[in-house]
Amino acid sequence: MVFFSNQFDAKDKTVVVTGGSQGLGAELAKQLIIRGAAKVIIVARTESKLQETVNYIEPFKISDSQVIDYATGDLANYDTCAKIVESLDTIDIVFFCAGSSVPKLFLDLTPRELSNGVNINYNTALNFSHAALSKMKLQSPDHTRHFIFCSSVLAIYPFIGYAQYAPLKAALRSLADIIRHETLPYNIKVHTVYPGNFASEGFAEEEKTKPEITKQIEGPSNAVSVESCTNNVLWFLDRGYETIFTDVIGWILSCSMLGFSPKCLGLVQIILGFILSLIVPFYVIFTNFEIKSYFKKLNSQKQP
Ligand SMILES: NC(=O)C1=CN([C@@H]2O[C@H](COP(=O)(O)OP(=O)(O)OC[C@H]3O[C@@H](n4cnc5c(N)ncnc54)[C@H](OP(=O)(O)O)[C@@H]3O)[C@@H](O)[C@H]2O)C=CC1
Ligand SMILES: CCCCCCCCCCCCCCCC(=O)[C@@H](N)CO
Repeated sequence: MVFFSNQFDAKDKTVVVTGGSQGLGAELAKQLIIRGAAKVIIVARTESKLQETVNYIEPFKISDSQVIDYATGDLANYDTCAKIVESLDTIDIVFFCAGSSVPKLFLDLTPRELSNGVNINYNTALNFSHAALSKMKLQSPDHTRHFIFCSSVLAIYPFIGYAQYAPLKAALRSLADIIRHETLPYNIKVHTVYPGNFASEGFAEEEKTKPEITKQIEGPSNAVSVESCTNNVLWFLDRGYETIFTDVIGWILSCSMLGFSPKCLGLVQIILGFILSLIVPFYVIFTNFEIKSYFKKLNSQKQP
C-alpha cells in the first residue's frame, strides 16, 4: 500500500482541523483548501485568531464553492465537541492538532499548568474523536475517511522538562492504536504523527520557559519551518503511512520503541532498533551525568 501515491484524497471532502487557528493546524487547513477540499473547519478557543486565519486562507481557494469556516470552543469539554460535530452535515477527515506544552521542571509547574497539560493535549483529542466517530459511524463508508492524531517525538523519548506534556502525547499513541482497531469496520484510517520541533507560535511560547537542560538534550531536533513540517506530514499521508515522522531524528528514536503500532520502513527500523538498544544504555549514562551537572549548577546559583 505504502508504495502507491494518492492514498490521501482531500478533494471535495469535509475536513475538521482542531487547533487550526495557528501553527501546523493552520498550514494544514490552507494546504487542504489548495488540494480542493469542499469544506475546511478550523477549531480553537480564541475567536479573533480563528477569524484572522480564515481571512488568511480565503484567497487560496481554488473554487468559489469551497468553504473555509471556523468553530470556537474548548474541546476539552465534551459538550462543545458534540455541538460542533452536530453542526456539520458530514465529516471525512479530522486532524487533531490542538495541543501545547509548558516546558518546566516538574516542581516548577503550577497545579493549573498540570491540569491544562491533560486537557489541552489529551482531552481535546479524546473528546473530539469520540464525538466525531459517533457521527462518522452512521455515514456510508464508501470512501476512506481519515483521523490524524498529532503526538510528538516525546511520546517515544520523554525527558526532563516535559512532565506536563509528554505523558499525554504517549497516551495519544495508545488512543490512536485502539481507535485504529475500532474503526476497521467503518473504513476510517487512523494515522499518528510524531513531530520533532517546528517553529510555530506555540514553539516560540515554549522556548520562553524551557529549562537549559531540556534545550541541551533536544539539540539534535532543530526546529524546522511549519511549512516543511506540513509538507512532510502530507507527503507521508499521500503514500498511505499510518505512523509519520517529520524529521529523521524522530524516526531513528522510534526504532527503540516499535511495539504494536504500524511501522515506517519496518525492516530497517528493526535492524536499527537492535543497534540502538546497544547504544542507548551509554547515552542514558551520559545524559544522567549532564542532568546531575545541571542541578549542581542550579543549586550553586541559588546559594550565594
Ligand atoms: N511545535 C512543535 O515543536 C511541536 C508541536 N507538536 C504538536 O503539534 C500540534 C500543533 O503544534 P503547534 O502548531 O506548535 O501548536 P500551537 O501551540 O502553535 O497551536 C495550538 C493550537 O491549538 C489550539 N488549542 C489549544 N488548546 C485548545 C483547546 N482546549 N480547545 C481547542 N483548541 C485548542 C490553539 O488555539 P487557542 O489557544 O485559541 O485555543 C491553537 O490553535 C500540537 O498538538 C503540538 O503539541 C508536536 C511536536 C512538536
Ligand atoms: C542514541 C540516542 C540518541 C538520542 C538523541 C536525542 C535527541 C532528542 C530529540 C528530541 C526531540 C524533541 C522534540 C520535542 C517536540 C515537542 O513536542 C515540543 N516542541 C513540544 O511541543
